[in-house]
Parts: sequence; C-alpha cells; structure tokens
Amino acid sequence: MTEKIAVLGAGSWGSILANLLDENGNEVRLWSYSPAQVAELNEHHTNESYVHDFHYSESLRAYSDLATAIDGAAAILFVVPTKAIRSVAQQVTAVLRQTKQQPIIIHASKGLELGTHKRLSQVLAEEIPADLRRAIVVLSGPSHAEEVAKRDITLITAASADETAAKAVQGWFMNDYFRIYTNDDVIGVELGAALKNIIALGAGALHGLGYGDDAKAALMTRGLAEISRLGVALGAKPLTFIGLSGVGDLIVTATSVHSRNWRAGNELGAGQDLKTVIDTMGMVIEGIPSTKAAYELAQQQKIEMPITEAIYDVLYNGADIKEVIPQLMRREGKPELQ
Ligand SMILES: NC(=O)C1=CN([C@@H]2O[C@H](COP(=O)(O)OP(=O)(O)OC[C@H]3O[C@@H](n4cnc5c(N)ncnc54)[C@H](O)[C@@H]3O)[C@@H](O)[C@H]2O)C=CC1
Ligand SMILES: O=C(CO)COP(=O)(O)O
Repeated sequence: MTEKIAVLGAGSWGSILANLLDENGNEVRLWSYSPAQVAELNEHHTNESYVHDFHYSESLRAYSDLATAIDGAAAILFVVPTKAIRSVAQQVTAVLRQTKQQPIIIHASKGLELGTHKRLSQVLAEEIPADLRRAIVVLSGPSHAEEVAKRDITLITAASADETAAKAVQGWFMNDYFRIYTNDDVIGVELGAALKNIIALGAGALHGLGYGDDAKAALMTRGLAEISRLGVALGAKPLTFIGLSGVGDLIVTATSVHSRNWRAGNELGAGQDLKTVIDTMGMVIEGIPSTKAAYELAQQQKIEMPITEAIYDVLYNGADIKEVIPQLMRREGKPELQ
C-alpha cells in the first residue's frame, strides 16, 4: 500500500529516501529549511551540494513551509541531524495541534542528544505528545545515500515497539534494491547507529595514520565489544549488535569512503586539524558529538569504553592522535570475553 509521507530534512539521506519513497509510488513531500535548496529541487530536480550528479524524480516536490509538507501525511520521516531533531519536532507538534493528524513518526537519524544523552526516539516521544501520533519507528542500518541513489542493494532495519507500524514502514520502503527487516529492539538499534560512528572515526584515523587491515579488524571488533557493553547496560538486546543496525552498520561506516565519519577520522589521522575537517566536510559528522555523549554515558554507567575514551581525548582534550594508539596497546592484558 502506498501513502502520503512527509520527509523532513533534504540532506543526502533525507532527499534520497524521499526519492525512493516516491519511486515506490508514495505521495512524498520533502521539507527543507533552506529555500534555495527547495528551489533547486523543484526547478532542476537536483541537490548538488549533497548528492552529486543525481536527477531526482520529477514527481517529488520540495517545500519550505512545514505545515504544507506535513498536511494530511500518514507518516512523517525525520532525517535532520541529531542536533536539530528536538527543534524540528517542536515545530511539527505546533502544526499537529492544529490539524489533529495522528501520523506514524519515523526517524532515520543517527546520534544521541548532547546534554541529555537521550536516544532520538525518546526526544521525539517527549516533544510529540502521544495523542498527536501513532507509533514511533526507527530506520537504521548499513546504508549510504550515494549507493541507494545508484539503486545498489541495501538492507536496513525498521525498529518499533509497535509491530504493525514497523510492518507498514517496511511496506512503504521495500523494493527490488531496498530491503527492510523489522525489529522490536528500539534501544539496541538506536544505540548501534549512534555508537558505530565513533568507531568509524577511529577506523578512518587508523587509515590516515598508516595502520593496516589487522589494526582495522581489531578496532572494529573491540569497538563492537564496547558498543554492546554500553548498549546492554542501557537495556538493548545483545543479539541486535550482530544484526544490520549493529555489526552491519559498523562494517559499512568503518570501511566506506562514502562515510563522513570515516573520512573525518582519516583526515585527522593524516594530520589535519579538527576545525578544518568540520568546516570542509559540508555535511554532518555525527560521530563527533556522539563521542561526547557516549563518553559521558559510559562514565555515568561505569562502563569501560577504552576506544571511545581515546577518541574523546583526541576530539575534546587535544590529545595527540599518534600517541593514543600506543597508549591503548599498553593497557593491561585482559580476557577477551568479560
Ligand atoms: N548520508 C547517509 O548516507 C546517511 C545518513 N544518516 C543519518 O541521517 C541524518 C542526516 O544525515 P544527512 O542527510 O547525511 O546529512 P546532511 O549533512 O547531508 O544534510 C543535513 C540536512 O539537514 C538540514 N538541517 C541542518 N540543520 C537543520 C535544522 N536546524 N533544521 C532543519 N534542517 C536542518 C540541512 O540543511 C541539510 O539539508 C544523520 O543523523 C545521519 O547520521 C543515516 C544513514 C545514511
Ligand atoms: O550511517 C551511515 C551509513 O550507514 C552514514 O555514515 P556517515 O554519516 O559516516 O556517512
């Protein structure tokens, strides 16, 4: 079944998911807070600053007015950076109070809110009252906009406590190149998504510093161990971390040149300073704020996360990136499974 769906955020991921939903026959309204971007999408069917050389479906319409974009929508998909989720949700709620719609709320963003350390579905649940929505569904997994744009094969997860809503989302998104699995572990799926970006920064840094494949495999494996440790302490199911939104997303983000997190780490490892890396990326690098949120959460929960701590020291305490790796190696010997 197709539906009327609003997509909020016209960066690389939001615009490509909107295009896919349109291609699947849904009536899609793509909202951006940038009038210039809306004009480019509607007049030229391009979004050059985010996805190069891609021609969007001519039936996909972009809007700068949020109320028009979400009017009558059966679902609202949030794909803005983590730092904008709460403010955009507040704007959505103001509209829903007038229209009395009860859409399914979906998000495909990956991060933890700075300060509160909340998962994004928690932020959405706080800001959009239960009587103004149906379920909340999280979309997450190994997926780069650049590859979905080429209709390459991509498999991700739709996680929700409401199985009917997760299945509805599965139906709207699935096609011959995009496959969705449902999952009821919202905590595990959201934590896997946010925390893998930290390890991807580390994997990029190892590459930039000249380390090889053994080091990369070690970082990803021990990274997954610490992601799972924190995740399980916060209520996630351990098996979720060996699924698409766990190890799957860790593999793609820690190895792909499309990953902004990997690229940022690579540039830091090669000697670039953090400010230049952020200023020149032009797109969101979620792993940077997520490192701070995860570090603080780990301290609160008394969970050992040595890789996250090392990356935190580089990003927030000015530690020398060349020094932190030997320091990690000199930690006392430990059993692999604890
Ligand atoms: N790019 C990708 O392939 C994937 C991205 N994601 C996640 O999706 C989320 C969005 O990422 P991208 O689309 O890649 O980011 P992006 O950097 O390409 O675009 C972000 C978009 O959000 C808009 N934006 C920024 N601040 C805003 C605000 N305060 N209010 C409203 N709009 C605002 C920007 O104008 C831009 O259009 C992130 O959490 C990312 O981790 C998840 C899977 C894949
Ligand atoms: O989440 C992603 C891949 O699944 C996107 O990763 P980056 O934000 O590092 O590009």
